[in-house]
Amino acid sequence: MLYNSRRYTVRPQSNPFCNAGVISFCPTGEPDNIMPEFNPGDAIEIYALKKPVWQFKFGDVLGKLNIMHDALGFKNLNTGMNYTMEWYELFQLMNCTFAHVLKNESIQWCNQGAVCIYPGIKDRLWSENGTLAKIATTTGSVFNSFSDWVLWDNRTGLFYETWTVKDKPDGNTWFQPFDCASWVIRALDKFGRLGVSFNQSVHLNYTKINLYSDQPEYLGTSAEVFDKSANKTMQASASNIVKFYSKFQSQKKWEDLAIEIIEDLYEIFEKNEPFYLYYNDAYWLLNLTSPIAKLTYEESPLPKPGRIDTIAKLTYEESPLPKPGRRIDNKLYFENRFP
Ligand SMILES: CCCCCCCCCCCCCC(=O)OC[C@@H](O)COP(=O)(O)OC[C@@H](O)CO
Repeated sequence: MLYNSRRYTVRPQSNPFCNAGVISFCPTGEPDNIMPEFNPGDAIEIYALKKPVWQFKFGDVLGKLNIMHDALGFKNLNTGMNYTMEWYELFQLMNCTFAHVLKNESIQWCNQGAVCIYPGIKDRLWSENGTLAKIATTTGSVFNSFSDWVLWDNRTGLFYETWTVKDKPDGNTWFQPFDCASWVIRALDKFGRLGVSFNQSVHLNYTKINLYSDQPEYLGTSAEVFDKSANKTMQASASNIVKFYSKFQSQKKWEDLAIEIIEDLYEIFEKNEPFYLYYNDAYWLLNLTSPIAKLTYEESPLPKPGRIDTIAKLTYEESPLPKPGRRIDNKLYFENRFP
């Protein structure tokens, strides 16, 4: 059984407890990201952008491990306007990967992700340690249809999922990630369905952090698991989940924490303890199997021509959007933060 990140109808307000710490989300996007609308006849170049995760802090260190962040760039050849679009965590990667265990032994997740759009493409930022590659040219009309999809995707795909979970290397996937890379892959798939032809000589690889597990055991939704009046079995699961995430609460610097995380993951495996995965607001028990975890950096080919969307083919995911105007409003993410 393959599990994908669920679609929602309303983005919940982020809890004021949650804090990006390092840098705030989408710092260079305007408070209300303006989703550009191009003239239908404009020529638009599409660029694949990659750079090491946390390059701003560690330069190319994570790039050497192929831990890469992905985005898309757009150049309007008629107006000269350029834009960058990237999807990532509202409160950084660790907050999306491990829950906070609060003083009252409750669990707090800060795991929303969202799209950030801002004018300009910082060529050097992407090209110095990563990729800035033109992959297609399209029209303003196709771009405008794509940006409708971006608005829909941003309203429904809300939670960042760090882990890919498989039964074995190159085996079946239990849980798909929902991260910067999967946003780019979804976005390029959408462009393909809108009829965009890609330069197939460009080969793009994407980072995944894989866990390997036997058949996952479903424990219940977070509400069911942490229901104070739940049965003894459920209460035991809640207690085990709190104990599990307590291992990952260190406030150490990232470089020390990463080592601690890897040590903790190996300890979990050596003691044959379960890994408690949080996915689609539910908990799953994973019995990790060798090789436990593995970083992969594999190609996802650019869409091939021919898979064009027609009304008949639209899936539930692509139901026609309401026309709420063309603004992505960051305030939606941080209701409590902006007046
Ligand atoms: C964390 C637990 C296990 C450690 C293993 C680490 C591997 C993680 C692999 C996931 C790849 C993450 C790709 C992604 O979604 O990146 C998004 C974001 O983290 C990138 O942040 P950034 O600060 O480098 O870039 C954002 C910047 O471009 C904003 O303008």
